[in-house]
Amino acid sequence: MVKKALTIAGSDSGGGAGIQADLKTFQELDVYGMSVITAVTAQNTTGVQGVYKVPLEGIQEQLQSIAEDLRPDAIKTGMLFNSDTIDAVSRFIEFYEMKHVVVDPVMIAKGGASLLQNEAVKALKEKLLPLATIVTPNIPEAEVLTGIKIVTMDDRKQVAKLLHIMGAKTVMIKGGHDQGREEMIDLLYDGQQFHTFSSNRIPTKNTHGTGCTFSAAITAQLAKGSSVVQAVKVAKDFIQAAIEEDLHIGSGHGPTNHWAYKRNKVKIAIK
Ligand SMILES: Nc1ncnc2c1ncn2[C@@H]1O[C@H](COP(=O)(O)OP(=O)(O)O)[C@@H](O)[C@H]1O
Ligand SMILES: Cc1ncc(COP(=O)(O)O)c(N)n1
Repeated sequence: MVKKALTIAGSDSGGGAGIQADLKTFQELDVYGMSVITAVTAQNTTGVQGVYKVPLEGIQEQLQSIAEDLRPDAIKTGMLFNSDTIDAVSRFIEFYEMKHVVVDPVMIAKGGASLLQNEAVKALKEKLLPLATIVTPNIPEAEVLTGIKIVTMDDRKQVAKLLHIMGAKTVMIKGGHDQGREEMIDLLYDGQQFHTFSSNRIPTKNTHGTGCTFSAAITAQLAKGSSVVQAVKVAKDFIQAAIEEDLHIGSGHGPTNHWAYKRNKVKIAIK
């Protein structure tokens, strides 16, 4: 039976992040991808040139179209932009009792543009977080959600525990912004124990869309029935391959290589 995943996020015209990264990742992991577009960004590897929100009714209608016909096995949220959208998405998840919800609390693009209005942080914390099977903030997003500054790994553990208390079943605090380290450590808290996922830091400027790609890979694996820990393991390998074999496209922060993981697996199988 084909498994289906839905991304509720913003469109990135440059194709490296947002909806485009999510659908490419679903496809590479053999999951049928669907999308609800919350905003259209004019964006490339040098930054975000424009943000155009989809009207609320347009978002609600897309959600309804999917719910009435193509029930997803897992959902991820990315750029939601404002509290009205967060309200609508939270009600959709609750009403249709959607399972396996990955919340990527996208706030700021790597070039600095705001992808979530300040007024929406409260709704994200109070409405969406309690519905999350897993929430996947980077370090600055985890700081905004909890109001705690993260310097050490102990700080990160404290913040993960707090996000769990705030309602997320599991919490993944990614390490991409931990500049001081050679090792890239992502920390998962499942409510009982911590799990760490480490890899070497790849020296590259081409990290546009890493967070979207990583959380989309988790979503695809959950859609196929993996446990959260197993899903994160695959997602970590997927993102590592995608960064390692980057495509050198564009003059700024280029996208990752969404086909590297599957191509490597095929190469190993042929050997
Ligand atoms: N230079 C890098 N080398 C290896 N892994 C990286 C690198 N940058 C980010 N990652 C990985 O990419 C994933 C996304 O992390 P991060 O960049 O922190 O997210 P975001 O895109 O939301 O800011 C994590 O698994 C992180 O460890
Ligand atoms: C539409 C959209 N959504 C999300 C991101 C964040 O990208 P990243 O994964 O690099 O944090 C982005 N730049 N654009």
